[in-house]
Amino acid sequence: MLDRKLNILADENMPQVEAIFSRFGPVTLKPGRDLTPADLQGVDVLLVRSITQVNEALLAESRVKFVGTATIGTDHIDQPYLASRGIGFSNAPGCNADAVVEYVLSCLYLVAEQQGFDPKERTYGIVGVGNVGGRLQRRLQALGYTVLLNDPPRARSEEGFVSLDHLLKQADVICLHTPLTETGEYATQHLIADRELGQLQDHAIILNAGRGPVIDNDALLAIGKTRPSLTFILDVWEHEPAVNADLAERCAIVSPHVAGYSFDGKIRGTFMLYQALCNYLNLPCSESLDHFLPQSELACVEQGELTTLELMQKVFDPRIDDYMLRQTLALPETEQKQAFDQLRKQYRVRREFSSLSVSGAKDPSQIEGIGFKLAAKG
Ligand SMILES: NC(=O)C1=CN([C@@H]2O[C@H](COP(=O)(O)OP(=O)(O)OC[C@H]3O[C@@H](n4cnc5c(N)ncnc54)[C@H](O)[C@@H]3O)[C@@H](O)[C@H]2O)C=CC1
Ligand SMILES: O=C(O)C(=O)[C@H](O)COP(=O)(O)O
Repeated sequence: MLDRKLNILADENMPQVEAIFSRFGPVTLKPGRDLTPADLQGVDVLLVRSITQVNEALLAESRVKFVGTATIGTDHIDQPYLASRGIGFSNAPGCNADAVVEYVLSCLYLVAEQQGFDPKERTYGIVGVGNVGGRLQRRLQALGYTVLLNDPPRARSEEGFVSLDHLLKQADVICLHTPLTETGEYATQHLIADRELGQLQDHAIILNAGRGPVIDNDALLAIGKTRPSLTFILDVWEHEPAVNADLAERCAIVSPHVAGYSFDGKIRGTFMLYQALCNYLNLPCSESLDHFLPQSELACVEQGELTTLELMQKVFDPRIDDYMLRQTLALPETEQKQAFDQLRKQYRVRREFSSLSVSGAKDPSQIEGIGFKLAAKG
């Protein structure tokens, strides 16, 4: 039992946060990008997304005792500062990893159809093999595809990894899933810059659904101008919410940092923070995640003449995000940045592939490998 109610301040873009957290006390919602120290007065628990910089400037005058971010990434959180103040902290590792993997697969199958190649004939390179990259690896391998892995921190104690240079030269499709780190032995800021881009094969596809600054965006645009056969797929941008319109126009598929935006992933992220706060307060976790996930929307389709890509598009269609972001590119910068945030704030309810049961699958192992359920026979 709590001896007093806690005041909770949450980003307005956290579905079900009031339902999940109201047992601790009143929940106030605010736009995360604009939080100021004044908003933190009287707040005990702060729940954010990736757009809030949580640091001394925001928290110095506050009594906040616990900070949670409903995201995988933590580059917006000054964790040493929180530790120095004894403020509890949790992120939500893995919460939206399946959504990112499904974004990647959807984009790759779409580009494969547009360019007329069979995805299984390509070699895939994954840079950053953690929650997201590891799940992508498992799905690609389940489909029988060839996968190269690069993850120097893991390679210190594990087998099976190649150097970044080897991966860039050998892979046809390169997927970036590292965190953003600016310092240290494995810093990822501009991990992919002029030299690295120069090693790509002519027909290479490079996809970034990690953090924008992992690729030097100016270098990407420059090489994009001289090597027209390279394909770029970008969900994240170096100066978000600003988007370099020239670069976006050079990309095959663009989106406003929504690769992980499945409804399931967002609820999972919020729920993981609920569990973390319960642990922090030594309280039992009495709620269940299933209670908050929309089970009733599970759908079943007959494959019939539908291709795998068409099945994917029944759940998630990256062309919608691509179209919506492109509509904003000609706006003046301030309006374009607001539009970027609005697209994220008003994001549609997107489920994950596992919400779709497929009956009459033409290739059951492929359907399962992608992440759909096979409908029970009979
Ligand atoms: N676009 C989106 O909507 C989303 C983006 N993300 C981003 O993706 C990142 C990865 O997510 P997770 O896989 O869950 O994180 P994770 O922490 O589980 O895995 C990251 C992996 O990258 C590796 N790594 C670190 N430095 C590296 C380097 N220099 N070169 C190669 N590998 C390196 C780590 O060893 C680790 O295995 C997050 O940090 C976040 O920034 C995550 C979710 C959604
Ligand atoms: O989990 C992460 O890390 C992400 O990048 C999130 O999907 C980003 O979502 P927001 O927190 O920016 O809404």
